[in-house]
Amino acid sequence: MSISPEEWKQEQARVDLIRDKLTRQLLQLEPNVGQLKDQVVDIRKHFWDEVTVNLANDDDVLETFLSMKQQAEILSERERSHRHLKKLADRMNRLLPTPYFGRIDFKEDGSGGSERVYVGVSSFLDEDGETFLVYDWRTPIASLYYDFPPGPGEYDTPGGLIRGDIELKRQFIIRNGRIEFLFDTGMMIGDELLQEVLSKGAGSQMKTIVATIQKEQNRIIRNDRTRMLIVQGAAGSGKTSAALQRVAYLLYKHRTTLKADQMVLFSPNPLFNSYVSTVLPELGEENMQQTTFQDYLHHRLGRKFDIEDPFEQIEYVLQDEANKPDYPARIDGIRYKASADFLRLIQRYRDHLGQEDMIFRDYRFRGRVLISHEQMLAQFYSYDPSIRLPNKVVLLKEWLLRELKVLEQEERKADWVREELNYLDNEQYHQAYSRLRNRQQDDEAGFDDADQEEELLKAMIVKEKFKPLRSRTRNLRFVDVPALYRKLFEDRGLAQRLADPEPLPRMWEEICAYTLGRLSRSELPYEDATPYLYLQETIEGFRTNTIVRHVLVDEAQDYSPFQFEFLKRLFPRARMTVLGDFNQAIFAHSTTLQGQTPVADLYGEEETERIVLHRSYRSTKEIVEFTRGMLQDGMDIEPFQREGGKPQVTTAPMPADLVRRMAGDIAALHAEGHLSIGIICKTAAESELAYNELLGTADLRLIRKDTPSFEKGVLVIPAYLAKGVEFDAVLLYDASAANYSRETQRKLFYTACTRAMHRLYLYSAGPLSPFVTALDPSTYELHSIHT
Ligand SMILES: Nc1ncnc2c1ncn2[C@@H]1O[C@H](COP(=O)(O)OP(=O)(O)OP(=O)(O)O)[C@@H](O)[C@H]1O
Repeated sequence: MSISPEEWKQEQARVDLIRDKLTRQLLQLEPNVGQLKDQVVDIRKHFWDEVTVNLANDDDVLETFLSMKQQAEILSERERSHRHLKKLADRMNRLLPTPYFGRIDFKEDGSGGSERVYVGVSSFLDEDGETFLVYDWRTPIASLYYDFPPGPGEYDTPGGLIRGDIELKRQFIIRNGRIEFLFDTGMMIGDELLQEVLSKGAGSQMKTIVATIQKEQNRIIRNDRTRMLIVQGAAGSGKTSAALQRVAYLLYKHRTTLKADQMVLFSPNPLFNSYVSTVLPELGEENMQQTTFQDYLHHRLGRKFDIEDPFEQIEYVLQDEANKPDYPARIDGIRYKASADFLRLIQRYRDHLGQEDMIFRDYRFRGRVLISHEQMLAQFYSYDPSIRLPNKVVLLKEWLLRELKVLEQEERKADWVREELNYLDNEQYHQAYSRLRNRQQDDEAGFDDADQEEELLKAMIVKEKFKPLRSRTRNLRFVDVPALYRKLFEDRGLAQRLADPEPLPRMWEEICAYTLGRLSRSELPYEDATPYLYLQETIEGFRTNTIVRHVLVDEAQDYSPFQFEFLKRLFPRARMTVLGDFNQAIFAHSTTLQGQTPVADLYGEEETERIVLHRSYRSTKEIVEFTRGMLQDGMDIEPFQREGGKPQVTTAPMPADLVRRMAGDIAALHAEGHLSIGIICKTAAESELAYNELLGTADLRLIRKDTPSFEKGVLVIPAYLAKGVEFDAVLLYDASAANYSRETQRKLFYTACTRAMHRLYLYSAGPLSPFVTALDPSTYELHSIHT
């Protein structure tokens, strides 16, 4: 709806007024921030000058303590005030160029007039400290802006539901204090603004979407009811964006109780971490913790095993299977080991181990068995059967420590100890002598120094030698977890009984051979790492983190039920937000987020809410129409009405012709202003090849799994590392049938193509992938180069 020049002028005048007020308040505030900072520095520097330290008697100690406490309180009060004012000033500085992006005029039922509510990234109050000149987008009233078109609307407050009428809904684009775009909208968030925002180029970092949050995304952001929120959303539907704004919302809503470091985001890879790391700071919030599941596995098992990472696994899965006799068994194994069936098998194994079959390691000392595994077994199974497995392990640990104490004392009499006495160095003698002196000071009676010294030295020698046994006991290393895990693959009868009533996978024999082979080389395949750790913790007791209150899992389709079960146990006090797209499940195991799944069962029906996003914002209409054709249920995906060229598919008999074509396309894209370009490949090897082929034609960067952050430019990248990110233009390096024809590769192909915002190019030397030839030919343009 058009806005009269007069109204535009009035709105600009208001922007100017708000900026004036911001500047004025900042002028008052900033010197105070500076002063407080100086005071904090000063107090820290002279902390001890103000404290009278006197420890002569109890009263003096108390006085010293009180004076220290007082000084510490002054310091922490100044630090708090400084932090508070600094945050306030930062917020105002952030508002200066763009004070707000939306306005609604809301007439509450039963009230006289309507209120103008201007919505921005944070609230700004007039000098009276009461009048809201700008409302933070996370305030209850601001939800009207996202949830309703003009007309009746309502919002939730702690005091109850407020109903009324939205008389006007206006949107702004304000840059450096100038209104560049202004319109009234009859819809939720007008498509004009979204068009404008989405037509921009992709950057090396994700952007905030607060000005254009869509209603269904707002449901994700503000959902605060259930323990578990599951979001299944099409590629580019804003899952990651919604998750990040959700973090900002929760930090605001629960600002007195929730801190950023109590929230953890599990990301698909470290690159993604850097891609999303600027969103929260842009919104004036601190970043939450970010990690990957692999990091956690590595942290827990990295010292014992050479753990395969998920990218090595996917490389294996994607490579040509012709020369790999293990291939079908491994794929079968990957699926099975990620399944709820295998989880149940391990849980039954835990119950079984409570009754029999535990495996302990002998304690050996100087070539002989000190405590045998049989003794441990007898002790272990002598405990009451009702005691839980990890508690029995703790009891056994305590028993072992007691046994070691007795054995250690006996050992002092052994001949080898006497012999060792001769080899002690001066330092050790000196130590024994001073200990003896100390003892004698405590004990008036006096000693025969020589005998005492010898006894003490012997005790020291044995104690030192028993040290590793004690530490092994404290770390529960007497439980042979690797052997227990191996046993599952060695004892066919046992596995069969534990799996019952579910069947073991068809290729169980081969899976066992493969797994045992890898374990014998101290290698832990990625598919075994979580089950192994789960078994270990189920025996030894689960580690828990009770500080974290919220866990977000992005690209959740790539997590197994096992991993979810694990996260639930690891963070017992946390709520969970799980975001994914089943159509982008690129790993051989995958989790569906639709229907009754192990993920949905994690916290039970009552505690779980599910939201499905159908609309895709990232790609142009043409690209969505092309890519959704690759999926069975693709027609559910709605493109956002943003136009661009149709995807371009080029075939040629010779790869060299395609490389020339690609170089030309990159140059043309640059000329059109598309600076972020992704050349997406299937594997790391293909990426290396593409990089070398195209070297010199553009400013290329090869992205590997250990590349720490994205940079602008032409990136050559394997599809599995491009997960979650986007480019102005995507060039699919090899879309041939030879490269993509297996059904298991469909989702990888789809994921690669859906990374494109504005332009998509596919190249194929020889016949094209059936994923393209099966599409409606009107959804793309085909070019054939003939040489
Ligand atoms: N409401 C919105 N306003 C503006 N831009 C949006 C909105 N929602 C999504 N986008 C944009 O759409 C693109 C895709 O968003 P995002 O990466 O969050 O989607 P996703 O569902 O996580 O995608 P994928 O699963 O394909 O990785 C981003 O550029 C994001 O900024």
